[in-house]
Amino acid sequence: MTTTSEPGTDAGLDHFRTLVALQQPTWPDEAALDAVRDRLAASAPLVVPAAADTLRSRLAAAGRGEAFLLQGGDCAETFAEANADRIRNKIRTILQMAVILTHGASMPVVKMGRMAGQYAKPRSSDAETRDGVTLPAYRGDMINGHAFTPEARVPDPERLVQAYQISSATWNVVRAFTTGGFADLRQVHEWNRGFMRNPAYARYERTASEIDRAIRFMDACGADFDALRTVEFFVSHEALVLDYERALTRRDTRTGDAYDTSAHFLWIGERTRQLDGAHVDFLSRVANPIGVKLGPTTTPDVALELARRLNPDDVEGRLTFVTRMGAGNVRDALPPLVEAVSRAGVPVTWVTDPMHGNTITSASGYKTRRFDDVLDEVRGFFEVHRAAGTVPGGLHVELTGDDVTEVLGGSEEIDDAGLALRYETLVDPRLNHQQSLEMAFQVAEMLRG
Ligand SMILES: O=C[C@H](O)[C@H](O)COP(=O)(O)O
Ligand SMILES: C=C(OP(=O)(O)O)C(=O)O
Repeated sequence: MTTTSEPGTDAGLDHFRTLVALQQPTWPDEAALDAVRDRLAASAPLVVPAAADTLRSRLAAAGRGEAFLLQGGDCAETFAEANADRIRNKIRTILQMAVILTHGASMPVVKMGRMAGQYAKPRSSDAETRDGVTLPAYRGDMINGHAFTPEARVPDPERLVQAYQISSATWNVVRAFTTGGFADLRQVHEWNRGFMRNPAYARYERTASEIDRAIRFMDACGADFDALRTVEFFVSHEALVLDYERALTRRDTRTGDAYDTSAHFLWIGERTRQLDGAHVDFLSRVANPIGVKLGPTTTPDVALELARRLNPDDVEGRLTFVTRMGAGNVRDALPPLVEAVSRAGVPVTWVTDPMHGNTITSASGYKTRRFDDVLDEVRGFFEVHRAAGTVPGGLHVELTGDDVTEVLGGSEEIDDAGLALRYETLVDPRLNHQQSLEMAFQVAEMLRG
């Protein structure tokens, strides 16, 4: 065991408490929160430091153009859907996408879920009004309930413990699916062949048959497919609720370094990345690989200062910038950041999140995104990096393995009226299973350049 639990205080790790932390719940009962923090601090870690270190080296490879990151999962996981079927569908989707991308990139794909902890959401407004009734906004299952009742919307610290327990159970299932026969390359390839049977996807035929031939070639050469039954998989979430993240932070007995053991990778959201804010301070003090979301208003100076604070020793793989500019902005807003970071010579792994800058409200009132905009942002991301001579290192997407109707378009042409059929997300719209695979085929083509 390489970690120690850490009840009590630690001047460095607790410094964030003296700073402004945006988007935190207003817990009604401080004593109840303290009791929960103590329980979490005494709990077993979800991930161990050595695995976070492994991920850092994988992300360093992605930053150098020797690997490609695929990070995907729900906008907001829910406790109710943390069941084996839903988890399996998500894992299956990510594995299918990864095979397609591996072929396109001719490089290893680092697989990471927005899973096993993605239970807290930053919101634009603290309140929600329906039919003249105003209640606190839903902030994710880690904080309050989605039901539109005064009782459900009160933040409840017991939910932090539930989030930990359900994350632990989810991670257990994820490990089972990624290390057993489920992840077998031949099996994943069969699923992709099933997807290709739908004539709607005929445009991907060439890539699909190239993958097919590559696998038959490997087989003919006597490749050890049994060795490919296990895949390396990592979990991540937005480090939003600092009481939760702090309580799960432990010192590694090997080095004395602090690790946030709630996930391998944590990111700071666009709404909480203030240079002097609590989130930047807290994550600057943990050794996990970390990310920061950068929206279109980010200036080169801010990006450089974030890099300085979060990665003062210029460790490769430590810092990922997840850009989410919007399709209409990416070609103008991204180049100054990429050029400044490149000129300064600081190591950053660049990843595109083509979801969050492309949110619109449909005529029928649904919060949605256009599949074409999502793809266009990815295309812009590749164009900018290729023009600058820098590395497009990965893709961060909100997706589900289920057949929901939340994003407009795709070959199945979900339209405004179609959104109502299976709109299930509690916050932001996700690509469904088919749209996720289509995206992988298109990004594979972009990777081949
Ligand atoms: O996922 C991102 C944010 O939490 C989300 O876009 C906020 O949504 P809101 O504007 O509906 O609060
Ligand atoms: C809130 C999120 O994104 P952003 O911080 O980029 O808005 C998210 O990824 O869930």
